[in-house]
Amino acid sequence: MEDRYQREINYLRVSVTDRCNLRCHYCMPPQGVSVVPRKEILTLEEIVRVVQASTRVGVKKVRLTGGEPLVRRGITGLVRALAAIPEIDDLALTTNGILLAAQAGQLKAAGLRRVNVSLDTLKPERYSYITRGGRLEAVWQGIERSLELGLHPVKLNVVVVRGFNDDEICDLARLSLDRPLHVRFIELMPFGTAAGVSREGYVSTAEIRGWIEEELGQLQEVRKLTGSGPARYYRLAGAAGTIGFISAVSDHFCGRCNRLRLTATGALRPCLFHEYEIDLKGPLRRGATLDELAELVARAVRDKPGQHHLNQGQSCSRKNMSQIGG
Ligand SMILES: Nc1nc2c(ncn2[C@@H]2O[C@H](COP(=O)(O)OP(=O)(O)OP(=O)(O)O)[C@@H](O)[C@H]2O)c(=O)[nH]1
Ligand SMILES: C[S@@+](CC[C@H](N)C(=O)[O-])C[C@H]1O[C@@H](n2cnc3c(N)ncnc32)[C@H](O)[C@@H]1O
Ligand code: SF4
Ligand code: SF4
Repeated sequence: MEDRYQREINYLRVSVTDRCNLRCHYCMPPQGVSVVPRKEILTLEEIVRVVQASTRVGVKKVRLTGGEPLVRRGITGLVRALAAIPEIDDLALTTNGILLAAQAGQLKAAGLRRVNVSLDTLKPERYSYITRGGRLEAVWQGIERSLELGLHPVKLNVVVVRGFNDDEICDLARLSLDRPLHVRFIELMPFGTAAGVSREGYVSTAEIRGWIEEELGQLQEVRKLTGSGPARYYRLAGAAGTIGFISAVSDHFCGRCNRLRLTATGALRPCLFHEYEIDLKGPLRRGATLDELAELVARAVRDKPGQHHLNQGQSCSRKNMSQIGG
């Protein structure tokens, strides 16, 4: 369905949990965010119902995220149920990769098409620092397993933070040379916990791209790579994979935004940077029909804001990515 800015909204990002097994500095405070009581979180059946309803207003692509989606019990069953909805033609997952090696086989068998894995550094001690305790080796095992299983395209998400991983940009970009890995550099966004870090830590796409081209040569634009998100893709000469840029701050992609978010607590959020949400959990638990739920999804599409205004002084989102469904 089209919104009032003539954007086709066909992508639903579903946060299946607000919990996480890591505590990345730019995403969560050390103690984690306050844990929502379990009964406030949508059940897997409720999530399936919302996705079914959203297909009635044109949703075709679903991404499971969080928090960390692989800590949610029953995630494989959820994937199986969503893969069985005929209107859904792309079912993907964004994960920190820690539990991926163990679960990738069953997820693939259940119908998961592909994975995006977050990886900000190639140095084990640094990884442990930024994630407050994560083990890089486990993430690599997850990436290798995903490649073996053909969860293609396997994309890597690198949030670039000045003074933390800006010295590794070219090494990370080189990962795209020999294998079909799609390395995406993401501009740091000023969310709750990241609001402080983002002032000094933010690096623009232009700067990142400059470093890569200076050391590794010209990037050629790639027209199409499976996906529904905001990245623009390029290739280094002769590379098996690609390099992508997600320029959320410097060159926002709101004009081609195609998505809604479903938070773990059952709210539909039309825009990442606007606090406005429509509650679906109440109606779900009062027995709303699929048509009634679809009407609420349509309202979220109609009410979708045109863009964020971070560059014109819009204040940061008070919530963290993990709470909204990053
Ligand atoms: N500002 C903004 N940033 C977004 C939005 N959606 C995704 N992002 C950013 O893009 C990053 C990568 O998102 P992913 O979860 O990997 O998914 P994607 O890039 O949409 O997925 P595909 O292109 O379908 O592979 C997120 O971590 C955010 O930093 C959005 O709606 N607005
Ligand atoms: C919130 S996480 C949820 C899924 C999973 N836990 C993971 O880390 O991939 C989704 C993505 O959001 C990104 N992210 C978190 N905080 C961010 C911020 N302040 N700016 C830009 N990206 C951010 C993460 O790096 C990750 O790639
Ligand atoms: S970025 Fe992902 S892995 Fe890191 S704390 Fe946030 S939700 Fe957890
Ligand atoms: S900031 Fe809002 S309108 Fe812009 S791309 Fe993100 S969700 Fe879409």
